[in-house]
Amino acid sequence: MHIVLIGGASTIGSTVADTLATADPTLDITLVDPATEAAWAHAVDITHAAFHAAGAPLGGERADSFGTIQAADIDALPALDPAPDLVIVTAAGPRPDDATDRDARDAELEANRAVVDDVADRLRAIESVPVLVLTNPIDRITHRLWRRLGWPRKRFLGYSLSETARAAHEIGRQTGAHPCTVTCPVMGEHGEGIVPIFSKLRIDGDPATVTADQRSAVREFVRRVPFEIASRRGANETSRWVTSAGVVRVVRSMIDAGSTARSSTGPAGGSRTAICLSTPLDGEYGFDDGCLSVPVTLTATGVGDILEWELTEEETARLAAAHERVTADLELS
Ligand SMILES: NC(=O)C1=CN([C@@H]2O[C@H](COP(=O)(O)OP(=O)(O)OC[C@H]3O[C@@H](n4cnc5c(N)ncnc54)[C@H](O)[C@@H]3O)[C@@H](O)[C@H]2O)C=CC1
Ligand SMILES: O=C([O-])CC(=O)C(=O)O
Repeated sequence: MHIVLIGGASTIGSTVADTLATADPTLDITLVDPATEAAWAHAVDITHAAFHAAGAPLGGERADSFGTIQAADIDALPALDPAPDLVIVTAAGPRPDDATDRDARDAELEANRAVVDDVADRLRAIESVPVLVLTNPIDRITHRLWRRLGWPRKRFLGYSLSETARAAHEIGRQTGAHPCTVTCPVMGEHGEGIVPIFSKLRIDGDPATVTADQRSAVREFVRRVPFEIASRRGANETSRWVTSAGVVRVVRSMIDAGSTARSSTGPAGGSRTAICLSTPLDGEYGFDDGCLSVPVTLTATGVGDILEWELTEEETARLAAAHERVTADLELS
């Protein structure tokens, strides 16, 4: 699989590239960024990291399957060989001064509209591929990129999976369960309008309930913690570890779905395990426009199915409020 990171010299882009290369040394990874010197430096550094991650030196037979990590000029996109199988967008404008405030993602919108329009102009030069958007605010930026490019909507995914780990952390703290045993999917906006789906809460595989106060505390924690991390570590250091680990999970699901579809015994529709990512909606959950995180199955080419879970009245109302937030002035975003 060849993954191209647009904005690959960014803090988050370079971290994602390193985590991907370490997790799967067979990947080809290309960093594209106007900061060409930094992109080159990250590519060479990650190439050396991949040597250790692979346990090199290796026998020639295994080494032949290894991918390459390189930097490329944005003008070289159409000529990349092999052609990209997945584009990850981490390009962003300079961070606003209040980048550690809770509305920091919204504050990025104005600058990142222009950035994403430029990215769309560049991507038009290649065939349509799945696009995973990390640039904030992801719901609006994914929507804008989709509209600008006009590729099939199921190619577009906005990354919001960190919320699931954050919700599990706080539920674990409240209940005494280990966070790794907690399943609580998070739909809605990647921001204030998150909608943890407590009706699907499972601890160690069993249905579990938490009180209204606990639910409220979980929502607050998930909203607050990324900004607490940024304020303690510095505005240029957002949650890059959880993000890169979550991106690896998304990429693995796409690769697994691709290989299942190719095998003669597996289902053709890709992986049936749903994860919540932001994608353009066309009637799902009653919404005809905008992007929101909803449960999706993945295939090698993007979204397979958008699942329509039965939600409680409260979850439905919160999802409607999230939709209202991400579609306000949609023509401007
Ligand atoms: N969805 C998520 O969970 C997360 C999202 N983010 C978002 O990712 C974005 C990047 O964050 P950082 O890595 O901290 O930013 P950064 O400031 O380190 O890097 C931004 C990069 O974008 C590049 N860039 C600017 N204009 C470009 C263009 N037109 N085409 C290609 N590249 C361009 C810059 O040269 C720079 O390398 C932000 O919007 C941030 O909020 C960050 C962490 C998690
Ligand atoms: O808000 C940020 O800059 C980073 C982000 O989206 C996250 O970690 O969820």
